[in-house]
Amino acid sequence: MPDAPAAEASISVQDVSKAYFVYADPMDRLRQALVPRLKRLARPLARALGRGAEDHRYYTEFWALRKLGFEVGCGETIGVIGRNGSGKSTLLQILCGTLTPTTGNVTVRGRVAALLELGSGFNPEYTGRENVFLNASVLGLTREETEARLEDIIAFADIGDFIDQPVKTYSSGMAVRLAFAVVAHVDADVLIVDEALAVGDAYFQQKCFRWLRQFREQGTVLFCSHDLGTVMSICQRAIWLDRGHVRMEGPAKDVCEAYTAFIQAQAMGLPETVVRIAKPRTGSKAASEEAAASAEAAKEEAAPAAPAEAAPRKLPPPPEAARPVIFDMLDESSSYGSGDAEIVKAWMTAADDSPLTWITGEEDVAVHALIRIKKDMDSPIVGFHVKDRLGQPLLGDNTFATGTPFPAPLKAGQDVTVRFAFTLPWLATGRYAVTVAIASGTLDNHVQHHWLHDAFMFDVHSPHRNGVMVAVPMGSVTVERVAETADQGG
Ligand SMILES: Nc1ncnc2c1ncn2[C@@H]1O[C@H](COP(=O)(O)OP(=O)(O)OP(=O)(O)O)[C@@H](O)[C@H]1O
Repeated sequence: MPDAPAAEASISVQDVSKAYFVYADPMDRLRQALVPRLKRLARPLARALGRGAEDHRYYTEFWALRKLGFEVGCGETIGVIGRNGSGKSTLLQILCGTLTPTTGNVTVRGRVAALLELGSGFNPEYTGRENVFLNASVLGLTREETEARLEDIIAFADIGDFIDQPVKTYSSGMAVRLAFAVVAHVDADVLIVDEALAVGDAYFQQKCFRWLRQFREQGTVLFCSHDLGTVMSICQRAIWLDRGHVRMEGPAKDVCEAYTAFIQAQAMGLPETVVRIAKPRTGSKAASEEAAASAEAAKEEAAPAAPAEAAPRKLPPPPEAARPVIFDMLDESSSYGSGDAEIVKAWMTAADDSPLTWITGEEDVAVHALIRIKKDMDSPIVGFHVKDRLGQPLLGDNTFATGTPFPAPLKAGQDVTVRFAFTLPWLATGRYAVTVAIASGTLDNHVQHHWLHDAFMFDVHSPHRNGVMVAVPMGSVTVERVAETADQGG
């Protein structure tokens, strides 16, 4: 999984800035359109009278993007995240050519298809079928090419008879279905997706994501979303836009974690100085190489086994005493919080607190955290998450949800240990990271004191080759022949 763009960029954004003109009064727009022209006409007269015709602007400039620069390699999937108003849509529209940058250059190689807003590009008065032709021609398809694909497009959209109704009668979900169906059939090289997919129903979303995952194998995708889980799961890299600037660019997981930390700290009213944004993981080359190797191994091992080859379950090799299965990441991990408590250390052991030497899933384990209280505290909550290599939380719990009392009162200077004992599910082979956090308050309303991303990691070597993230013990599996009925035989 490349962290840097490939040699030939599919999208190149150089020093791009965009200013919108903001008019305080609607009449100012008219004044701005007319007055400078009139002044230009009157300039010879003004010169003859020895007067200067000074320019007056009836607008103020609002810079939505400032000196943006990044590249996206061919075949790369990049996420764009950021708060409302950070400039994401402006950037996407510039990439699609529907907006021109005020300064700077943008190059996009190949055929670009975009899913920006709901049904964007559709004429509401035309039927869905007419809009398919309209949209496909804008995306570079001839009428014959569109005709050849029409049935597939209509089948993909799956909106029934609405295809011959005007688009203005569509629900937002229907419009997005049709827009996606067209985009999926125009042989695009670059796909630009704004939040649009969030609109469809769950079934259609699954269909779109299946298609998107396939598209990524040969095309370039720029995916803009507030759904960080999806960004982490489909994007290799991400860009965090903040007030028109690139605030951070890097592996999707690191950028999303830093952004989450920032958003949560803001919600808690913490000054930015308290938020320690994720450090670049340059110091942990060995660990990241190992993680990459482990991820590759996971991919191979997680491939669904063909039913015919359903091999007997093999037990994993015996533990090698010298080989670590738990990796302390404390020096590497990023964190944020008020600082009123500190997670000094977090680790995992077998249920009897002995070291774990080999993990397959289904063993009884304990996650421990040693916490230093730095300020007297009411209602502390300690919790943990086990996350997969894409940063998606798979399991976890906290002391609030489990109703676990703390020794009271909790005073500054005290240390406490928290221990969560549970049975690990059967996880797919790969490396998992554990986040630990201490807050105080309730689940709905709390102050985060220390959120420690990836406090430690552990490797799982699963004996199960069923291609799923979490396996469960099967109660039973049965196969039965069903009696043939008369009309099935011949
Ligand atoms: N036509 C416009 N005229 C003036 N200001 C605009 C215009 N379009 C956008 N803006 C401003 O530019 C900034 C960036 O807007 P943009 O829509 O690109 O942000 P965004 O990150 O896509 O937001 P969201 O997540 O809410 O869609 C915002 O402050 C917005 O108010």
